[in-house]
Order: sequence, then C-alpha cells, then structure tokens
Amino acid sequence: MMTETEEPRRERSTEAFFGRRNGKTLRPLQRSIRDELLPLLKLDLSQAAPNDLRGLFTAQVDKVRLEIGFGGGEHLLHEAARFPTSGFIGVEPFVNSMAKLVVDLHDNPLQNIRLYDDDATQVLDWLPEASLDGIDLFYPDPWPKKKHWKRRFVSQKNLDRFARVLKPGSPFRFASDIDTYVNWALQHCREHGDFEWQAETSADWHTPYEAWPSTRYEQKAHREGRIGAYLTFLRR
Ligand SMILES: C[S@@+](CC[C@H](N)C(=O)[O-])C[C@H]1O[C@@H](n2cnc3c(N)ncnc32)[C@H](O)[C@@H]1O
Repeated sequence: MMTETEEPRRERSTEAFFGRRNGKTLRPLQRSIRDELLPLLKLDLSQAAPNDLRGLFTAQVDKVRLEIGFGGGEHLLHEAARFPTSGFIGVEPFVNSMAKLVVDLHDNPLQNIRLYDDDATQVLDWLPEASLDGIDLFYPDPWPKKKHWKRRFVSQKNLDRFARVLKPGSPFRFASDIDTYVNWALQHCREHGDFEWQAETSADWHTPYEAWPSTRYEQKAHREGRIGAYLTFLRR
C-alpha cells in the first residue's frame, strides 16, 4: 500500500520511457515547492496545443525549443537564461530531477520555461506540425547492451516525430559518450532521410556546442574517461 508521500513507481509508462522514475524521497520543502509550482509550469496535454506555441510562455518569445531528458537541468537553465526571447519546453520523467529544476526555478524565476514530467513522446505527439525551432537530446539513456538497443530514444519512429514537429532547417542536437549510440544516431538519421548531419570534419564530433555548460551526466562520463560526441542534424 502506498503512503501519502510516496510517488507511484513505474518502470515503463509508455513506449519510449523505460527508466526509473523515482530516487530518494523528496525533502518536505522540495516537495511542497514542486507541488505548488509544477502544476503552473506543466503543459496540459488534455487541452489541444495552441497553433502558435509562443502563447505558452509568459515571456514574449519568438522561438520555441524542446529539451528531452534534461536531468539536472544544467543546460536547460543555462540556455533559458542565455536566450530570454526563446521559449523552452523541458521534459523529464525522473521525479527527483524535475523537483530539483522546479526548486531552481523557484529560487531564480524564468518566464520562458514550461515543463512536462513524463515521456517526451507524449509531448511530441501533442505538438503541432512544424512548431519547434530545435530539439536537444543530450546523453539519452545509453542502453549499451545490444539486446536493449531497441529501447534507445533515437528510433525511426521518434525521428518521424522529430521531423513532424521541427520547422524546416531547425536543428536536432544529440550528444552521447557511448560510441555505439553515436553510430546508431548517425545511421538512423541517415536512413531516415529528413535529417542532414552538419559536420565539416570528424573533429567536429568532439567540439561542444557554442557556450556549452556541460551536464551532470557528461561530467561523470569525463571522470570515467569517456568523451562526448556532439552531433547536429538539420531538418531538411
Ligand atoms: C543519462 S540521463 C542524461 C540527463 C541529462 N541530459 C544530462 O546530460 O545530464 C537521461 C535522462 O533522460 C530521461 N529520459 C529517459 N527516457 C525519457 C523519455 N522517454 N522522455 C523524456 N526523458 C527521458 C531520464 O529520466 C534521464 O534523466
């Protein structure tokens, strides 16, 4: 039986989410801030998406970008502060990561962030066609064992979703420290046909994005001796 303070445990909620949703029990203050603020920031997928996504934000924005699986939120917060006239949708199903981000936003409010705390495929299917100016997927769960590769977020089905919601010419940015996932992403994007890889030379793989703040997962990879590859694909 669940107590009042427990979160529902799910290993797999929908087709593309296979990870853990819960870690340590939230501290009472963290929980109360999350409970107060997340409902205000969370996208309501039970309502039709607005045709013009800019209306989702209190800030006046001229672009809208999506970050899938923001983890500690280092990049999402950094980009949202760097581009106050862009709106950012951040998706993260891991309860503790979402609570951390909501507390960060409580302490340092930004008017150009909206959130969603479940599987990003739900948001992708909700968004109107050609409505996004960029999708970031940094260090997605690697699923290194071959028998689990089919769980990887990059798949033909999810690339179809990306292709539907991205405006032509907009970037899908991907980073990973797992060689087989980097090759997997390159191969899937090549086979898909709607994405063009932007790289002048193979050295570009290891050149971080402009003003890259790094992320918690990347720092751990570096400590363990793995370096990231940064790939940018443009929606044709
Ligand atoms: C390895 S972590 C990387 C986090 C962060 N991007 C970083 O670089 O530190 C992958 C994140 O993706 C999230 N995730 C996994 N499946 C997801 C899905 N279907 N939709 C959205 N996020 C997902 C996980 O909860 C996890 O926080």
